Amino acid sequence: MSLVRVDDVSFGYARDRRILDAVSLDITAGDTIGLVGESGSGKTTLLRLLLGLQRPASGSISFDGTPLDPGNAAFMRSFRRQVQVVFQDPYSSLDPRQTVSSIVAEPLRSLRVPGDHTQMVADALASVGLDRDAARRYPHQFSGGQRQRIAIARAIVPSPKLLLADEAVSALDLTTRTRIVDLLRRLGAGMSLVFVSHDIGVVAALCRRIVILEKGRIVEAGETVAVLANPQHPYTQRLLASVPRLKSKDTSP
Ligand SMILES: Nc1ncnc2c1ncn2[C@@H]1O[C@H](COP(=O)(O)OP(=O)(O)OP(=O)(O)O)[C@@H](O)[C@H]1O
Repeated sequence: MSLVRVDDVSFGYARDRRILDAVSLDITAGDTIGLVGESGSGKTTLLRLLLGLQRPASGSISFDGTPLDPGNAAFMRSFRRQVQVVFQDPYSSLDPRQTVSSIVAEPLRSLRVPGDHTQMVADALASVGLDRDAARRYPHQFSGGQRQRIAIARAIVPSPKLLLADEAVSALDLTTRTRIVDLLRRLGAGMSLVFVSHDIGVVAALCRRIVILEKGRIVEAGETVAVLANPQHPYTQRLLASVPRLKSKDTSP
């Protein structure tokens, strides 16, 4: 069964301008999906709908078989725990006045997750490769790559079923980017992942499936290897033609 089902969803921030147009997408448990498209094609907007931050103008989104509905408070609380997000900028996404431990524990507090929060934070930091000492320090004491590890720890600490990543490695240098992609690949074993990126090389390294968005419409979707080897839609062909060199394991920009 689908973990998330996006069914014929359209959306616009203003009535007269459609940003997403008849988008349908199934995300199964453990799936890794790369969402690719030019700037302004609606990738972040689709993530906002998947997070329940925006509602479709038409169509529906369901999670574990239940439609997202702000009126269903108990379901939305559980949904907020199950779907977490990592944003692009590791410098602005972490509160500089809080210790790492407090930052990573934030979803546990706000979602009122039962259990030993100190232990859960330590486990999350360990799974992203940061030692226990990191918990007592502040974000400015870490590099960009380490900060993104902290942001990933914060996202995985409530054990979500779906992790959304919006250009989560774009701000990092190449070596750090490769390490974070490896980390996401490892963590992805227990979660579904939707990974927004301009970088088709990173998507090729990380995502089993790829979805190509053009002006709010899905123009092509399928197994990443198959789509990259034999793109059918002219827009996909143009996107791939603009990538100078692409090998299946290459994570360079
Ligand atoms: N809060 C908003 N209010 C009005 N329009 C918005 C808002 N957020 C985004 N848009 C518009 O929606 C369109 C899609 O934006 P979106 O951020 O989803 O694209 P994107 O594919 O993620 O782009 P990028 O790769 O540059 O991040 C753009 O034309 C943008 O100007």
